[in-house]
Amino acid sequence: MTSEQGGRSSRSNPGAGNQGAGGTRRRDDSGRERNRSTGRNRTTAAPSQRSRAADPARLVAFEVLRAVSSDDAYANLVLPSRIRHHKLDRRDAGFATELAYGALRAQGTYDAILARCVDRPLSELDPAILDALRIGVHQLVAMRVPAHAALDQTVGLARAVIGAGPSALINAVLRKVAAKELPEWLTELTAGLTDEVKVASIEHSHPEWIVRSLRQALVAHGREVSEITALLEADNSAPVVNLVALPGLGSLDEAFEAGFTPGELAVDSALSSGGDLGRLASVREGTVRVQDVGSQLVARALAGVDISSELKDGEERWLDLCAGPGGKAALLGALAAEKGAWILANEPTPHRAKLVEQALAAVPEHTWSVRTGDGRDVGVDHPESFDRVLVDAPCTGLGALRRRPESRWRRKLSDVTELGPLQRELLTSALAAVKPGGVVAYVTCSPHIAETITVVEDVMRKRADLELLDAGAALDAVSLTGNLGAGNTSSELATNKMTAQLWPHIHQTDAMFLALIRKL
Ligand SMILES: C[S@@+](CC[C@H](N)C(=O)[O-])C[C@H]1O[C@@H](n2cnc3c(N)ncnc32)[C@H](O)[C@@H]1O
Repeated sequence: MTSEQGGRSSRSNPGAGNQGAGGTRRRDDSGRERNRSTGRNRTTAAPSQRSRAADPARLVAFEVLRAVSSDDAYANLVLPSRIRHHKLDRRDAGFATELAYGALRAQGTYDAILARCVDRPLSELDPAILDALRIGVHQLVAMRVPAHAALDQTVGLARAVIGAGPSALINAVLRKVAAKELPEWLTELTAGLTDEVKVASIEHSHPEWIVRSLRQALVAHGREVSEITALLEADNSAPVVNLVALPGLGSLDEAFEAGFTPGELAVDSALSSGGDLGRLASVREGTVRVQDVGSQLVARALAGVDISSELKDGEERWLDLCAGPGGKAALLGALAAEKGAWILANEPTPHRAKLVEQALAAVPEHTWSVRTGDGRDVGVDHPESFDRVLVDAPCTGLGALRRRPESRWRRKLSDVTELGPLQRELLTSALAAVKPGGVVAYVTCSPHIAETITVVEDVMRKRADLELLDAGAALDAVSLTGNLGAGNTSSELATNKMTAQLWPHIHQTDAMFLALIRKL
């Protein structure tokens, strides 16, 4: 909640998570920041007298929303190129980022508000008009943009890029939206609802099936279902940038000089909520990499786990079965190099396999090799060949919603079902490729139990030569705190007890799942 809205309700704002530069100060009609304290003025000018030009920062946000809704684009890929194209300065880039990401994340809530203000189903609106409205709503309810500026600038944008007719409609609708504050809207939208999932879905802008899945995952991992609010809020906030210095190869000194702070969970990690990464030579060289701390921890847990003593003679062979684009492969490669081990990084998609090679470029060449192929064949092609195997399985990514503002609306429950057979086949292939006594780490950046515990249970149920290691303890052993609480010891189910789940609202990481399976 912004201070402009202070003193109103403390109900969280689903779109207010990513406060860029423009989100922390007032901006005037032209999109420039001002420190002057203005009230929540309603515009008095008629639409025809208002701005006819599109403010570049709002135009960028609008173009991002259009690319996402009409071309299935990824916001995090489109945004930087639109910012460059329109030559936004740092401040306007911050405003555009906040506007685009905020409007995308909070789309569920905003569409529910808009549905009350438009005299026809939203599906009958021109999609460009709907995107302009979403941008307008975000400014009105989640940013410190005075109402008159939000209205004037959004109508100006619509007039410039859609046309005069729609701009009148947009003006009329946004005036209705502006008549109430967000808490009033939420109260109105949830009045009479008794289903907690529906209420959370509206208040925190997540599809109902995702709210249901996350509640189920919390409970399966022995956590309180009441944590769902904190988890959904964490999904709606912008993640800080996490760095890792590749062990033996990189140093964080330069990052610390640039304002990064030491990470509290993983060794050789650093955090920052801002800063220009491009300025860091170590990042350009690839010896320091951007990587979520959860990903760092699961890779380190696999590298650190004790394997049986017969395997310890000679060089260990490691396998990263689903390596693209190579984040964990780079960290594992550096750890392998330190331990005198060698790693094969496998990825079926040629352009992603190239990214894996680039990620590994900073690691001594004799330590790694990249295979471009289907991971399901590796178990047959290389039976009982590896000491440690990572299966970072293709998944729905429901644990990384903070990073991908549009993905919650794009993902479907059917994706979970569709990915299930592939996840099982990849884990089965990994178990064929690992040597007896060796360990397979099954990892997902989704906490959905159909992608995590159920996959592990299904694959293990069919065989007697596998045992689960304590993944929570393995994470603790490589963490700086030694007490992450990611293990599920309070769970009543045996499989759940031995697996581990990191959470954005507790660990400030992506919701990474880890199971460690030893082949006997
Ligand atoms: C979650 S991502 C892996 C992320 C990677 N480990 C990292 O840290 O950068 C899953 C990867 O699995 C790959 N994949 C999809 N189908 C696969 C298959 N049949 N065999 C192996 N990998 C596959 C995808 O292309 C994707 O790059």
